[in-house]
Amino acid sequence: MLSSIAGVLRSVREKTPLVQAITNYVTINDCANILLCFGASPAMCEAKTEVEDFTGLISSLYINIGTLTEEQKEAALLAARKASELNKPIVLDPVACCAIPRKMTIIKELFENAKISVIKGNTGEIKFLAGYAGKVRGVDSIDDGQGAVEACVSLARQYNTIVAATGETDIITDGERVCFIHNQTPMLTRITGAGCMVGALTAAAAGVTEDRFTSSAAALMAMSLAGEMAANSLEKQLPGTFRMRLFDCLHNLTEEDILNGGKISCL
Ligand SMILES: Nc1ncnc2c1ncn2[C@@H]1O[C@H](COP(=O)(O)OP(=O)(O)O)[C@@H](O)[C@H]1O
Ligand SMILES: Cc1ncsc1CCOP(=O)(O)O
Ligand SMILES: [Mg+2]
Repeated sequence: MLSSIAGVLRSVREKTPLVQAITNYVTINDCANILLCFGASPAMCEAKTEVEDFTGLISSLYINIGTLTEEQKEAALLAARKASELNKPIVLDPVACCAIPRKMTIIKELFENAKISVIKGNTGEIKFLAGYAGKVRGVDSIDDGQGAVEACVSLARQYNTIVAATGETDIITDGERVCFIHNQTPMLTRITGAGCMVGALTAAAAGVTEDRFTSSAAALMAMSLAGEMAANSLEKQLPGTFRMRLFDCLHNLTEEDILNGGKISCL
């Protein structure tokens, strides 16, 4: 599995996937920069009158509903329908779905109108979507992870999609296979946008291969491993410096780093 994950990193850098992101305004710039560091090309194209034309050009679509306005919602639906027609992968980040009821309405509309290739959320969000009692504080998960594997598998089967749940250990499943990424640093929880950035990377990786189980594992591992390397490089564990180092470490991440430092287990 590690060599396949390293292969995804290589493909991203060889193919430079064009990722269209309709994402929240809190972390939009971080998402653009992390995509560049991964080797992808970001485009935050979200105007209602532009999205359909642009979606024709992309490798993948990232929809993050963190601060979605009504106008952005319409744009997201147009882009998602177009991407589905063209068989381009869509990654959905269901930010705050358990804290704000309107988010569930949007998610249902997206599923009714488009084929979602990957749902990537924090463990609290994913458990909630699967009908389990996920524990969250606003956009953050405070879930203990109990029952998370069952929740991920059940959600993946329900929507015939890949599910990626982030937390201290990340879980990825296609409803049959399950793998766990064990690379981690608590510093990833001290900055906002770590989850949004992982979602953007998941879209980039989905744009270079049909194997969206492996591509999602690659995206989550790239983030967690770059996070580990960034934290290890710090004299003091300070979030501002960590954030900068995270970008640098992802930019410098090599296939060898994945082969030597990647920690993954599979059921
Ligand atoms: N308790 C934790 N310890 C270490 N790493 C974590 C922890 N929780 C999340 N992460 C990592 O932080 C990143 C963002 O995940 P998470 O915080 O769950 O998402 P979100 O920002 O959407 O709430 C992921 O790469 C995940 O592996
Ligand atoms: C703070 C905040 N509020 C609305 S979206 C957002 C960013 C959430 O980012 P992440 O899910 O990566 O923690
Ligand atoms: Mg999130």
